[in-house]
Amino acid sequence: MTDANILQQEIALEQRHVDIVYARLAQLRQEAAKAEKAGYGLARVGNFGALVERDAMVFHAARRRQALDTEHEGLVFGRLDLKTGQIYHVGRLGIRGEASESLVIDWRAPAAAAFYQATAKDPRDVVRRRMIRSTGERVTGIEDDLLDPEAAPEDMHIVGDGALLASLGRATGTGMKDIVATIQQEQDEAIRAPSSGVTIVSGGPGTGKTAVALHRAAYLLYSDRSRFAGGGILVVGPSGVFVNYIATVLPSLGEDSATLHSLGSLVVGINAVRVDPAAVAAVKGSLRMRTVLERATRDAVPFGPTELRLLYRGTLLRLTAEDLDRARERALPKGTRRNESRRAGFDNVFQALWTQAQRLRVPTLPARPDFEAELAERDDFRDFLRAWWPRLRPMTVLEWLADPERLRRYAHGILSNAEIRLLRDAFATLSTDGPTIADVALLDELDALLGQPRKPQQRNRNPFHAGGGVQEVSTYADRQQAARAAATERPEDYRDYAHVVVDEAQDVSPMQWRMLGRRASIASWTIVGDPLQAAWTGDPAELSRARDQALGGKKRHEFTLSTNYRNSREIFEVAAAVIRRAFPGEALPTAVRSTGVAPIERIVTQAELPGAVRDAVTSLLAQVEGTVGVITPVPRRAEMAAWVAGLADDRVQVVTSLQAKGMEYDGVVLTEPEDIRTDSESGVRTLYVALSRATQQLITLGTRPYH
Ligand SMILES: Nc1ncnc2c1ncn2[C@@H]1O[C@H](COP(=O)(O)OP(=O)(O)OP(=O)(O)O)[C@@H](O)[C@H]1O
Repeated sequence: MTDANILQQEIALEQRHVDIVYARLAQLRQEAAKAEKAGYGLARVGNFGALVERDAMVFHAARRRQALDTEHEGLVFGRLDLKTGQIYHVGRLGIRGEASESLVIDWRAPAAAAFYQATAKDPRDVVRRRMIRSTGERVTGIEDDLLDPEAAPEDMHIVGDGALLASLGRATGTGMKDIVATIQQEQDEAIRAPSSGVTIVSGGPGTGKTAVALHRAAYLLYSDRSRFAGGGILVVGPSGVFVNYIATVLPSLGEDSATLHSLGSLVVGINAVRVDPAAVAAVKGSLRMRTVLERATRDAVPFGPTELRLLYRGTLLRLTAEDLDRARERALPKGTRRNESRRAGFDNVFQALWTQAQRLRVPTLPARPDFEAELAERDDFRDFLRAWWPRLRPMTVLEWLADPERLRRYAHGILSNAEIRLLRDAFATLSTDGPTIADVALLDELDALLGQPRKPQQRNRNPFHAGGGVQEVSTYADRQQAARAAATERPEDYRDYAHVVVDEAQDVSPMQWRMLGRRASIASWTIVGDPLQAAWTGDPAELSRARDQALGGKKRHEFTLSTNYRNSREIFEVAAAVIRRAFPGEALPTAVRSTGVAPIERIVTQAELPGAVRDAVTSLLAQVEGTVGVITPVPRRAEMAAWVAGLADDRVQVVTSLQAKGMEYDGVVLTEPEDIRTDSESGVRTLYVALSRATQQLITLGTRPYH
């Protein structure tokens, strides 16, 4: 038999199994729909018990139907032939046949680990590992690894066509794709790392850190569902653009219970997208801001009353500005929170008035409780208290920093004059333009400093909330149901996550680590990042202190990824040269794929730039199948977006060099790279990020060279 014939024969063999799996899936779908209908039928019985039963049935059945209805591209993608003669098929979800036999095992099940971890050196009882490629329900390709030749039976065929490299060369859509079928050994180790403590994954551009972080979230949900779906998994990325890009990965793995946020949207009701210049972000992100903000929360409100005058039973009672300041300060000893100390502040005012009334011998002065009650009923007095000690919102207090005199007072002895000037200019537009991403951590800090008297909340447990230990298809719907049920129980400002995933962690500032830490007091962590891509220009010692504090003493597991799967070798060489020049001796990943297409660098005049950018985008759109990214210096995004307006809007995205973090495009047009490099101390690292976004083609266009 020729090799081609053998391949066709093996494809046909796998197709037969895949057909059985899809037939079983259809059957399960039908059963779920039937169960749902039967549940509705119970409503007619009419008694209370039946109604509860109906609710439970409909709830479970509807969830299960929904899960089974999800399109499963490449549902079965692997097969293991073991030394024992056993055969396992590996897929996106576990499915059992009618006799409870395993048709597919979930990629996260322990038995599937060998699919990713077995090597020729350590075959783990695997004789042959097979990767199965499909389009819809049709098997289109096979790639085998013979791991243990001595154990292979005579009639075992080994076929292959480079499935991993084929999958890497594919066109990129607008959202990130999952990598379940091709997870590599070093990635798998990080994905399956112990669920407790802190898992730290580092590696250069394109090494799969984001992919690993998301697959790890899916793995944790599988391995301990009650803990992680119940408590919740929070995934945090640097920007809204990035969060949109990764949002499809977990649902494609059948998981939709994780909460995704950008650093600008972690505080309820806020979705900040504005970015501060690096020097401003370094001040706003510094731990020194805690003292500045703390002082603000203890200050008198702007335009508040500066004295209190009350005519009481014919006597004028009067508290001066100093009396009022003293009453406020006494109510706020260190560690107390402004919004929670209102009562203490009011008591101090009553006390000062009472002492004065006694001293002035107010005629017919009643006992103290009646004196207080009488005052408390007076509108003018109540208006005074409300104006003097209003309930403060974080945004209100942050806006106080836009007043140069207040800012100078709060920052005195803490920030340098130059830093104060930077903040003054940055906060001047706060009330008109809204907060920047860095401001969100300040708002969260203020929220903690101000405190919020909350009504005790009753946890409303869902009676259908499933427990843990979920396995395979009969419970696939249950795990979605469990996750959704848990998510609906959470209040809007939920903070007790069971696991927090931080992507692009190198860009998290000290104040942002505090914000994350507040949401993770009982959580385990997965932290992925690359120090060589960091935008942070502030104090590195402060940064590691804040990070250590957020992570607490939890045990750390560290992993390093070393292969760049994104860039062609030709593109990564260009990016690597830039970073090597600035940081010689740093370890960089190895790009595995060569396209033979060298990146293009063009220098043009100012006048030619708009036309050149448009031409470059047009040419890339014709050459690559997927997306084209235009990466611009931060201040020039809007201007350059106008240059390419109308060109294939569904395939072209214009982002700043900072928004490009974590992103990936088939073709990239990078504009004015030298402006990006010289923008700040971290400019060269940001340029490294921008140069390493393309999978296939890169064009740099500028009015001056960037070398
Ligand atoms: N094992 C793999 N199989 C197939 N594709 C992979 C694999 N690992 C990574 N990739 C692909 O490589 C690309 C880069 O992955 P990812 O974005 O996770 O890298 P990263 O380390 O987070 O990069 P960066 O630091 O540059 O943001 C993605 O398209 C991802 O799907």
